[in-house]
Amino acid sequence: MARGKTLKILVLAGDGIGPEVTQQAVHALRSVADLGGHHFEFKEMAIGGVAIKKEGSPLPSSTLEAALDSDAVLLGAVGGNEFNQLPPDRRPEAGLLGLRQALGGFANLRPSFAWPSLSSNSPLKPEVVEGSDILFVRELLGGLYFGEPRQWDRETNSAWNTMRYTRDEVVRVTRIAFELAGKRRKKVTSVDKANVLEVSQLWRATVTEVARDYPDVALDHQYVDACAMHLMNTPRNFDVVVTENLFGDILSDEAAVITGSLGMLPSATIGGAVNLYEPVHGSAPDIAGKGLANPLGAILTAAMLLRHSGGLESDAQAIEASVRQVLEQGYRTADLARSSSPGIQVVTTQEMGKQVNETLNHIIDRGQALHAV
Ligand SMILES: NC(=O)c1ccc[n+]([C@@H]2O[C@H](COP(=O)([O-])OP(=O)(O)OC[C@H]3O[C@@H](n4cnc5c(N)ncnc54)[C@H](O)[C@@H]3O)[C@@H](O)[C@H]2O)c1
Ligand SMILES: CC(C)[C@H](C(=O)O)[C@@H](O)C(=O)O
Ligand SMILES: [Mg+2]
Repeated sequence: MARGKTLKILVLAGDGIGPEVTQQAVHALRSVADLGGHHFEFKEMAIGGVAIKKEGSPLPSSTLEAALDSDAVLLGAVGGNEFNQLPPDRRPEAGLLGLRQALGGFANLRPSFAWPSLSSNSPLKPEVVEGSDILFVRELLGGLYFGEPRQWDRETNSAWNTMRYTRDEVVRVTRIAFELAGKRRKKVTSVDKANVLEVSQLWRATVTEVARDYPDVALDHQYVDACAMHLMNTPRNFDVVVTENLFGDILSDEAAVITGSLGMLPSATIGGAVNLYEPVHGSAPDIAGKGLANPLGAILTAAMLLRHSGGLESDAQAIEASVRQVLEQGYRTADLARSSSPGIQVVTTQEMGKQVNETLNHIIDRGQALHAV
């Protein structure tokens, strides 16, 4: 077990609930550092709406430099209603996309895990969700998000974006998906729209070719529309799902239904110069500043940071085990408190973070690195 790890972590809390949930993730990381004898150096900078207001840009050059100079970037969320009228390239979201591009991580890992104590939280039947454990590998630097040309031509009242992938872009993300599937249940589902899109035909042909290098991993292909339905009907049939940028964005939010809340989902983006860690959810303006946000997605994101940037697997598992225990003890933020069953205690963002932290302290103190997920 690696001990005494040094990590420079850039914290970009961002907008809306970003700062509230990120604060709890940082608490968890500080506990891991204190108890495990690690040295984590935290620096905070601005991104998104808060950076537009402070520095006139959603991605100030100082933030970008600090990100490239760090070992890992932990981001909360960006975006807010007051920016909705701005063109895409000047919105808070443009800062996030610019950061992703500059860091170069192309494989966005989005696990969606049915936590046993939350199976009655999902609107799906418990017998459908129980045991689901899906890892989405979302391609993050291609497709409609970055393809050129893109424009809204007001003269002709028309607008266009470009979905473009090269073979190499598909190969590299597919390899990550197969490598990870090899360590899990050895099944990759590739999701595309090859019945309509040339890009998807290239995607499918490339994934099929790469799969030959991984004979012990099964591959199947699904069209994205059917996949959206299968995810809700038979989530247990999925292991690793690899897909392009926009499909992955949509399907991973859909998969939040399996866990019971979007606030439960973490993510890690790997493969670039510096890994980027962000919960899957956004800035949630509807609940910002009210102590209602679920910090567990951000806290589980901190666990992914320890795993993928720190090589600190047992510390990552200690965080995951703490989340599991706190949920088993009945603590719920409002998004998870659908039923007021006995034993359920509704808590604020801060209280939830505190419960996880206290449990984490016990677990690490006792050297109990329980395998949580
Ligand atoms: N990574 C990011 O920074 C990121 C991701 C997604 C959306 N966004 C941005 O966030 C803004 C709001 O977008 P949206 O409302 O469509 O999506 P959202 O993810 O912010 O919220 C969708 C719904 O889920 C709820 N929710 C989200 N996170 C939650 C949490 N941690 N705890 C409890 N409930 C939670 C919200 O209250 C809302 O009802 C937009 O500007 C969007 O572009 C940013
Ligand atoms: C805010 C937006 C640019 C982002 C995306 O679409 O990638 C978000 O929805 C996400 O899922 O991380
Ligand atoms: Mg999204």
